[in-house]
Amino acid sequence: MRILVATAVPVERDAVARAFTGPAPDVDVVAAGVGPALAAASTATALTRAALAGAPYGLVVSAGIGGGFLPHAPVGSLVVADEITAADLGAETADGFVPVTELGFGAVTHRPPEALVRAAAAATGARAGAVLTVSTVTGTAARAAALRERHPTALAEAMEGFGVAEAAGAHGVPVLEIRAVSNPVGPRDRAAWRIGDALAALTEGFGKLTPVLESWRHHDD
Ligand SMILES: O=C(O)c1cccc(C(=O)CC[C@H]2O[C@@H](n3cnc4c(=O)[nH]cnc43)[C@H](O)[C@@H]2O)c1
Repeated sequence: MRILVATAVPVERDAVARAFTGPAPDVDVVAAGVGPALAAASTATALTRAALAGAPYGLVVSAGIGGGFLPHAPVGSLVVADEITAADLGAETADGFVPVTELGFGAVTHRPPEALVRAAAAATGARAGAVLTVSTVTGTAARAAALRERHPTALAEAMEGFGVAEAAGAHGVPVLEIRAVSNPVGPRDRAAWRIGDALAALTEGFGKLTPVLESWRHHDD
């Protein structure tokens, strides 16, 4: 089974690719762009190309760095999504945020296969929980608290997972999301982002994930 790993930027792509040194599963790692729209377009293009070439992907993984909700997901830790949720896809009303699903449209959540999430978490030491997809990086304590209140199981936020998952869903391919925490979700302090530590955690995590991806080939969960 072929696997597509979609990161946002080239440094994340290279951090993932560094994990596949020895005999690796049949994995392509691409930098699909920042934000849900470009991530969805790039992922859908890669999936379509592979299908037309007669070598379709059987799993898509959204991967990269992300913000972690403290104290549950500290900087340097790994999070695997048991739920990939678009946290700002909806309407602001006088009574608060309303997701598009309550307006009668589309979807706001994709759920990766449970057995794969369990296996990935066990192999890598990642915590499993919701990973939120946002178009705007959270920059205040109030916004972080509002997100956690709306999504009590949220461990992390990033900007691509839902877009990647929408593309995978359109192709009938399962999706997984793994994030290495580079910064806390909360008041903006860009200088404090530990991007190097998070990229190292991403490489280590994918090294431990390789046997899980290998065995997932034979799985039909
Ligand atoms: O400095 C900024 O304000 C800023 C605004 C937009 C994007 C960035 C990035 O560096 C994006 C890189 C990549 O990192 C993921 N990421 C990392 N931490 C977070 C976060 O706390 N909230 C959301 N996304 C985060 C994201 O997936 C981006 O692709 C910087």
